[in-house]
Amino acid sequence: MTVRIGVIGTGMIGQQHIHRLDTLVPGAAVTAVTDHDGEVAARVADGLDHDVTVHPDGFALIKDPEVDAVVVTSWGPTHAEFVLAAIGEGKHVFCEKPLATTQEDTLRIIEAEVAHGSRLVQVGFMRRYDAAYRAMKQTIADGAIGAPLVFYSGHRNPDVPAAYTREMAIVDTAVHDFDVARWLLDAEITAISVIAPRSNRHGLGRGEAEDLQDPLLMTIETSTGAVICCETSVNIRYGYDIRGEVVGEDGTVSLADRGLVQVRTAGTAAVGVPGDFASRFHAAFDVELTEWVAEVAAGSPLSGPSSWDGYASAAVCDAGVEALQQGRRVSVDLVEQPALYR
Ligand SMILES: NC(=O)C1=CN([C@@H]2O[C@H](COP(=O)(O)OP(=O)(O)OC[C@H]3O[C@@H](n4cnc5c(N)ncnc54)[C@H](O)[C@@H]3O)[C@@H](O)[C@H]2O)C=CC1
Ligand SMILES: O=C1[C@@H](O)[C@H](O)[C@@H](O)[C@H](O)[C@H]1O
Repeated sequence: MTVRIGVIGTGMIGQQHIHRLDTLVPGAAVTAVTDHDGEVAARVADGLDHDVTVHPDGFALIKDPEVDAVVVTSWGPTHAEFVLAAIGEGKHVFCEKPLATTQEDTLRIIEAEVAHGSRLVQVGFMRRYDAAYRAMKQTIADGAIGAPLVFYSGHRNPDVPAAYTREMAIVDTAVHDFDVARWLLDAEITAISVIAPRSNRHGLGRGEAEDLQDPLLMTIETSTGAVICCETSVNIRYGYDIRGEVVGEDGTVSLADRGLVQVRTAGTAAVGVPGDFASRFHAAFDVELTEWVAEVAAGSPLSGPSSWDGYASAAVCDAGVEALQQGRRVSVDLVEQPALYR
């Protein structure tokens, strides 16, 4: 069976996902698109080698009988309404991060999905599909390093757009580290503290855009007692560098450097660093959408990041923003987890 997919939001990542769904993912076909900017949606549709319906808005796309499942790649604040509408139609929905920009909206989504009675929502936390993170999780599960004690997570972007605000280092960037830490350590996050070292000059004097506090260092406590130490550096210029090391009782496991080769010359050994998220995680995105489409097609239970994961990460983001603004440790208190997500 081919899963006919409608994509809401044909901007940067929307176009990347349309390309992979249409050309790489077995059993998927993009049959409908929409964008707030109708011209962009029409252009993207024209670029495909088959007919695609261009809808006036996301709600019309969700109701389209030629759409079996929905991909949401519009701006974060619009995600919740589309996810809720898809659940209302009983359709699967893959939503890029964040699931919603408020905890209240993530809870509304959980309530709607629980009322539906089975999982329909998957959140785009693609690191769970990255081969290196998967090998790291397997190493921990095999007991090779003993019980995990500390997870160092470094999230470095070469630069960020003018629209990037101070809080986005937490809600837009570190949200990936929160999710992957919960998944790797099989734990919930219980508290967060944030400190801002001296600021990188590249985050200051950005014209109309506000000054950034960059980098940020976060100390994050978890339900197992393991502690996460997360660094975001979003103006580091040298590349898109994702660092990760879990320290266990008997050893450590870390993400290896990414280059295909290492060059040794003139007294140095050098390895390439990716330039952006798309080159670092392209394979993870491919696997993420391939597994999602396969599960939707088979009607089997979804195994990817759930609405609960979207809610838990949103709760950590809220606590992190409060910790940054108030300069104190803030606890994360989650609601009781519904049975659907256990
Ligand atoms: N998993 C990851 O590593 C990444 C995830 N993202 C997430 O993907 C989402 C989109 O990000 P980008 O593609 O970078 O943004 P973008 O600005 O390039 O594209 C978003 C598109 O959504 C459209 N849009 C906005 N509101 C809409 C609405 N109500 N209905 C229909 N279309 C609407 C915009 O016109 C725009 O074309 C964000 O939530 C972002 O956080 C983005 C980059 C990487
Ligand atoms: O999700 C992403 C972007 O939205 C975000 O702005 C970047 O900081 C992340 O590295 C990227 O993975």
